[in-house]
Amino acid sequence: MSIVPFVLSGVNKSIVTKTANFNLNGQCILIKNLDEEQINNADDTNISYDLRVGCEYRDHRDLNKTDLNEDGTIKLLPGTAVIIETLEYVHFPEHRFGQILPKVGLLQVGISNTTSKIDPGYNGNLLITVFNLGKRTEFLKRNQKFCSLIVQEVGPGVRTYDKDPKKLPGRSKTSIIRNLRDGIDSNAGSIATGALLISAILAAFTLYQIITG
Ligand SMILES: O=c1ccn([C@H]2C[C@H](O)[C@@H](COP(=O)(O)OP(=O)(O)OP(=O)(O)O)O2)c(=O)[nH]1
Repeated sequence: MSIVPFVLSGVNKSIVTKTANFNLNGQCILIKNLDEEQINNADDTNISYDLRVGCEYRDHRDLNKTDLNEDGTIKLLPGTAVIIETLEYVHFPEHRFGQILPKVGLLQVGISNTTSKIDPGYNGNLLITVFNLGKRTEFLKRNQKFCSLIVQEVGPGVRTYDKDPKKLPGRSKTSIIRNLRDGIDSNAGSIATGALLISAILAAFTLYQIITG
């Protein structure tokens, strides 16, 4: 099984960007919202393509998704995870299989996704789970490259993925609630210390009252 480079034209063409040019039995993946600059940049390898942060995500602590506007950011507190919808929309033909890998630059600041796969036939945006495994709060911006896609050839006898694409559930939640909860989570240590201090003061006061009758 060999890796398929990302090529937009010529005999080795492997990507199309319009639904009308896609063929489920063909050799080309459909990628809508493609960042052509990445592929045409002669200084960069075309063996992988970096997927970018799209317009919605869901914090693991929430039931509902959050919208991201054009200059929006995702705040990743240490130890938390978010599910991010990719800006790119993909349709994989029968004989192509994808793998999603982390980016080294983000790993260096503690941000990682685990390896996952895209089945032949999958048709939709991708939902990628990203973890902040580091000790510092990190941010991901809308349109930022945050994980890498590689594509492999698939042999004969394949059965395609015919289910609905992955979608983030629910209505978008307000940023006020999100900011409040982030504040509580990131100050959890101080809040616990404060509570302990108040308990100690109350205990000392009760003891004083008992002693002094
Ligand atoms: O990080 C990922 C990996 C995969 N997919 C898409 C493409 C893949 O073809 C499809 C199914 O992936 P998988 O088989 O891992 O999902 P599952 O949880 O087993 O669900 P199901 O197969 O029932 O959809 O989900 C994503 O959106 N994000």
